Amino acid sequence: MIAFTKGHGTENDFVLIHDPAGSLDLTPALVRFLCDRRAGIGADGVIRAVRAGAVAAGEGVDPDMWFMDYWNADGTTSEMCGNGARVFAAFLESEAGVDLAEGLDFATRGGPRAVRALGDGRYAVGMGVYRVGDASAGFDSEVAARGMDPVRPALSVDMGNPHHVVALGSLEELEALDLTVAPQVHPVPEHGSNVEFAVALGFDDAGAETRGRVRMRVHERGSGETRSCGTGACAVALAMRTWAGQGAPDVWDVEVPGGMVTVRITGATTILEGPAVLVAQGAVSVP
Ligand SMILES: N[C@@H](CCC[C@H](N)C(=O)O)C(=O)O
Repeated sequence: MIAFTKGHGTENDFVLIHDPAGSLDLTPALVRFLCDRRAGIGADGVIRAVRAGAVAAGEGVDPDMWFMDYWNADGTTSEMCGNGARVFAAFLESEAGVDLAEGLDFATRGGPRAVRALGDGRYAVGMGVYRVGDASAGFDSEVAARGMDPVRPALSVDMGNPHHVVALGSLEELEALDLTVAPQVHPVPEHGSNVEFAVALGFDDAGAETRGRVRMRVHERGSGETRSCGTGACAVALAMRTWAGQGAPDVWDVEVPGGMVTVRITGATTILEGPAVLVAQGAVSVP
């Protein structure tokens, strides 16, 4: 039997496993079973909380550090998961008694990250250094998707994991997309990509800071369409700011099908803010 917790961040859902010593043999087949919505528990991905020293967490990583061992539903791994990082934090608070008010540095396949509780069921994740692709022409690639005609220009954004962002002109276009089929990216990314489709909703300068607002949908590498993607929200905010040009806001409220997250662009990095909810605990027997 494997003890698990089920949680989500803006309805991007995960099976979480507390395995500090790394004693579980977490295989692609086991991940696919756990994520199966009919035969297993059901989730967009699996997150194992394991000490860095118990796995190959990378050169020079403090072995006592927590490692967020993230897996997509299809049994592949990813460098980083933004929504997952918030849920991972809530899980460590509840399962391992970690105090998140002071913040926690943790390890991922994409490098070190930091997370802090904001105190209202929300968490802020330091998402690491981003890299926006060649934006000299505004775009550096193309995306084709079912329900979207014709092929559209896209901008690549590296959030530790790969993204391509497409701007659409209306919410009707966004809703018309059929993301049950994976979008095609050209040139074909070597390691695949997460693809975001976004519609700018305008600026809000009523408060102390000007904020941009945008709505997105995403097709995730390894998981299909999900109801939210934290790294994707950061990629969308960065693409929107790039396209909006000089004077564009650094703070973006990003509407996703599962709720809303906020992205703060702070120089070379971003901070992702949003909720994390733990919904169930149990034990699963593996067939
Ligand atoms: N949903 C995640 C991203 C998960 C990884 C992604 N599918 C990939 O393969 O890179 C997020 O919230 O960032």
